[in-house]
Amino acid sequence: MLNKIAKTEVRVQLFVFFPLILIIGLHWIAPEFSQFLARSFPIAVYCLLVLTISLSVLMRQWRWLYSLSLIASHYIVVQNTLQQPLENPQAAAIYYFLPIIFSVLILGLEFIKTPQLPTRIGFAFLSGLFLLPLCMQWLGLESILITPNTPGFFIEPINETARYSWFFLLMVVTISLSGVAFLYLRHSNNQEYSQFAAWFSIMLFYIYIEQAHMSGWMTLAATFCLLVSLSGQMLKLAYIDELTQLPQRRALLGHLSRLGKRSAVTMLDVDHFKKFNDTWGHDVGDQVLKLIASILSKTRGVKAYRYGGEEFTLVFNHDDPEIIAERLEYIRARVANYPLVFRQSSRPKDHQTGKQARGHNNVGKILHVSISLGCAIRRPGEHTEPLLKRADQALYQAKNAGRNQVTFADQPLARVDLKHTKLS
Ligand SMILES: Nc1nc2c(ncn2[C@@H]2O[C@H](COP(=O)(O)OP(=O)(O)OP(=O)(O)O)[C@@H](O)[C@H]2O)c(=O)[nH]1
Repeated sequence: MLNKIAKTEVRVQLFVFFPLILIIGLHWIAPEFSQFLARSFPIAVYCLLVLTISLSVLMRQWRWLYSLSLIASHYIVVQNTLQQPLENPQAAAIYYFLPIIFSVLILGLEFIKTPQLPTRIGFAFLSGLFLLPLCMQWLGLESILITPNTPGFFIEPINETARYSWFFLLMVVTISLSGVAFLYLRHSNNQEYSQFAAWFSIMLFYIYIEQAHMSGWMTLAATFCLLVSLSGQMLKLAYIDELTQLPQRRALLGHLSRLGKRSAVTMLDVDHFKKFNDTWGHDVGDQVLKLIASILSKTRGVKAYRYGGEEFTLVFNHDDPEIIAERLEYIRARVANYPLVFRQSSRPKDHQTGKQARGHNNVGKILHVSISLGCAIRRPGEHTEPLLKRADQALYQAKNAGRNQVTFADQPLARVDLKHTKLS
């Protein structure tokens, strides 16, 4: 069963469908206006494709580039072959088989590990993706694919106005349902959701092909869906720390610039982390940072950031010393009491350290780490720089006083010892 957090993430990711919903809404509410906008097709569609492709290249987001090039080549084929009555055998062949090839390719991208660029294999993969839909046009498919032996149900239209066959409709419904289930259960990311939204938009084009400018609108929707998730990815790269998934220093500076009058800042540092890394390996050290980040993000009433290295910054939007002290002691004790189990898979990669850790049959051994915290409560009119500096000095005091403790700036050392307290 999915927990509450996962469900919230899924809801946020559904946001990538927004452009598609917006375009459908525009068609419905203001058909004349959408007809007016459609006069800019196909130039507007190509422009958006080029812009989004350029962004994905600049940001080195190859998964987006692969999906976008597929959408671009699909649009080129549609422009070249489907702007004529479907009675034309070549148009009919493209109409029946292009959506199948497109579905296999774009949804296949969700399952495979795509190659990096710029590499030879990456370029080959990209060219293959771009050329495959175009090959359908060049091959003269009507003679190859539609023969007297082709099963009738496969290609026969439902009726005069709806050109899609029952088979096609069944395929769209089946893939949609399994796609949603797949994305939901796998806790997929924004990119995978937007890829699915792009596929869904293109399938809508095939269902409503009789409507004017449908290929332009749905390609526009597909590209916008990917653009939304690409923008989300850009924000994530700029503000979220890859290892801990906490906001990083740039986000902290943004928060500090709009810090309220009543607030407090805490610097947190892992104790003897160098020694810990040297003994148990960098990978285990990374697990410790992840654990601390997870404890911090689950603690109510505090906003946590990864300041850099093994340092974190916590921001309180109030200056009640008792509540702050209670929260910080809770975090300190939670980390100190957390039993980390040393596993073989996470043993040090470095030979010497690895030998040391394995040599004493350490697998299954319970490890503990501790943290020191220095807190500064904002003075009236105090700028953020001196505030951070005072928090840093308080942290320094905590380290000097023996570590594994919380210290407040400008106050005599007051420490609540929770070492033996059992916390849930
Ligand atoms: N595993 C891991 N280690 C990191 C990361 N960032 C920084 N470190 C390590 O953190 C250690 C910090 O060590 P120091 O600043 O010397 O301090 P310390 O050993 O924690 O000692 P005290 O702070 O005085 O208790 C260094 O060995 C860094 O390599 C990271 O992302 N992952």
